[in-house]
Amino acid sequence: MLSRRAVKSRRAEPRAERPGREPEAARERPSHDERAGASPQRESRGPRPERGRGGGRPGEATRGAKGKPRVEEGRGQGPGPRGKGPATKGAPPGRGERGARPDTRGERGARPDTRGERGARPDTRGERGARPDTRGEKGARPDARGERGARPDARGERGARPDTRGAAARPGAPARGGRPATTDDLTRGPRGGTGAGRRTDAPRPRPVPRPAPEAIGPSRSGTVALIGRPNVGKSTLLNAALQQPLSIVSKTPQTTRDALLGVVHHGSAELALLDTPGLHRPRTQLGRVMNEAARDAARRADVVVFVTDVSPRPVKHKEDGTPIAPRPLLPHPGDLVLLSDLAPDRPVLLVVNKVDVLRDKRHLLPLLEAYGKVRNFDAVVPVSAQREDGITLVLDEIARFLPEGPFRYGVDDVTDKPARYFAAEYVREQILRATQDEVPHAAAVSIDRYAEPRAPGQAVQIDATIHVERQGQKRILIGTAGAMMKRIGIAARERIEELVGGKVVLRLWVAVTPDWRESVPRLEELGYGRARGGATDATEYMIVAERDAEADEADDTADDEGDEGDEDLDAEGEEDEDLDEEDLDDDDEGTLDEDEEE
Ligand SMILES: Nc1nc2c(ncn2[C@@H]2O[C@H](COP(=O)(O)OP(=O)(O)OP(=O)(O)O)[C@@H](O)[C@H]2O)c(=O)[nH]1
Repeated sequence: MLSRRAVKSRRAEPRAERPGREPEAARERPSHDERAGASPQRESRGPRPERGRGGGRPGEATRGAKGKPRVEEGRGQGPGPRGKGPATKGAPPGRGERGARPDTRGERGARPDTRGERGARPDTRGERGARPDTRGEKGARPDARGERGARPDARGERGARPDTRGAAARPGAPARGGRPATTDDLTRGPRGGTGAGRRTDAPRPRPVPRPAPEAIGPSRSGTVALIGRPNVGKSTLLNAALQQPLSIVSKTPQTTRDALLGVVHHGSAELALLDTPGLHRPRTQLGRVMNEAARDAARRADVVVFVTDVSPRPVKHKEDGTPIAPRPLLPHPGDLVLLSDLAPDRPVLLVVNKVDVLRDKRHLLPLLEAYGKVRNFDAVVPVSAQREDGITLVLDEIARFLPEGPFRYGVDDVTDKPARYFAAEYVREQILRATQDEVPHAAAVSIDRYAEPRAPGQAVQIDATIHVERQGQKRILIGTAGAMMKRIGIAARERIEELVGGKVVLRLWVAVTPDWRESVPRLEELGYGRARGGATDATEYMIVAERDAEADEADDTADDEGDEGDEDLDAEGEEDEDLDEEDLDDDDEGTLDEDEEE
């Protein structure tokens, strides 16, 4: 279980930008990999024993047997020859020095802060007062607000109320207010060891409080599935609710590939939010697995939050080139398909996202009315997840529909996934941002080694392989003289460092794994398609995490044939029977038009 406050257990030394973090915070603790010891996985991967200690040059790029550059972004620790194993396919066995490169870590200070894209977002909570008032829009929306009648307007209460999320609702629970918005794993749960070394006494920045309207009364707890088409902003919504960028976000549709839990304590309610892959018309086995993960989450959820957006359609032109006046906003045809698929027996809330792109907010009302005719939603909330506008109201609404019951997670718990899961995701996130066309969809990341520091001052050591399907994609990913890989590596490493709260050495390889998106065993090796998602109690999540560990070991049994491929990216024509409407987005459909976003 990734915890908000446990990050300190891995702090190896104080960082200038984080006063108050003490070196001893990183206690010696057997790392996950060390605990795994002579795990079959590591043994079977063959001759990689000295990887990371081979005296490689800082930040060096390497050239393998086939003359293809292999690039790592690390510090003075180079991999040895790599052995057999699925993650090593295409990775050259040897390591030829390309020449000493400057220590890329040293470049951190000078380079643009890629975190700024997500992490360093302005405190929009403070902006709330000044923002365009979506409440006004909300007042007019055709939802159940009128029926709620007796409920006091939570927004009116907001200003005066202290942050009582979680702690107040849970007797004996520690206050959450002063904890950093970062996460850590391996301190709880099956992967987490004992939690030894966790420090809670250092001063921490206080997150911006999110007042909750109903901090007294019976506690409520339940699972909430965020469902919708690709790219509507489900992950952004989860991150806004969590107040930290846990889930990866990009303009590329189908960024999210499996259900991701984010635990939010909101007043007297505990929301186990599940970000899910965007439902689409799949053309690959991966697409089917992703859709199933989303459906599974919806089936298990106590409350479904159906997310859509108000992205304007691209302006069309007549034959003579004159633009056709934009039609009024209407429900997306794909939404009609998806909504008809949702079980009628549970609360469904509609969240209309990206209202910030609407210059004229009057366009919103007809859209909300039109959605209201499609289904009798239990609530309708227009939001801008990116600006964190309307998020509190979404949480309020969800909380109302959760069943009464005790909390199932600690107030510091964030998610059930281990840090290595996020290490892979954050590498993939940078690929999504740095590349385009077919590469983002054809890329997957596996973590070959995740070793925690053994002593203060040491870094978490991560070896990861990026799998693509074709040689051409591999070339794109590596870039000229490894420039692309270096860029991806630096940005991903920084993101992971934020997550673990300490130094990270990240080494990346690129492997061609033909047709991995069509192969069930390959998908499982890469972590897709295993049981995950919308479990309804914490125990089940623990079991899922154990399954992860077993699956890591099972990786060893995967065959290692073929290191190159030149297959076509998409197997055309095959469509999911349940979602074969033309109106749904396809796999690999193009990215959001830049014009659609401000
Ligand atoms: N303008 C604007 N853009 C947003 C908002 N929320 C999300 N986006 C952008 O929309 C794109 C998709 O966001 P995601 O959160 O990845 O969407 P998703 O629904 O999780 O996407 P999938 O992973 O494809 O299912 C990103 O470029 C976001 O920055 C918003 O409130 N306003």
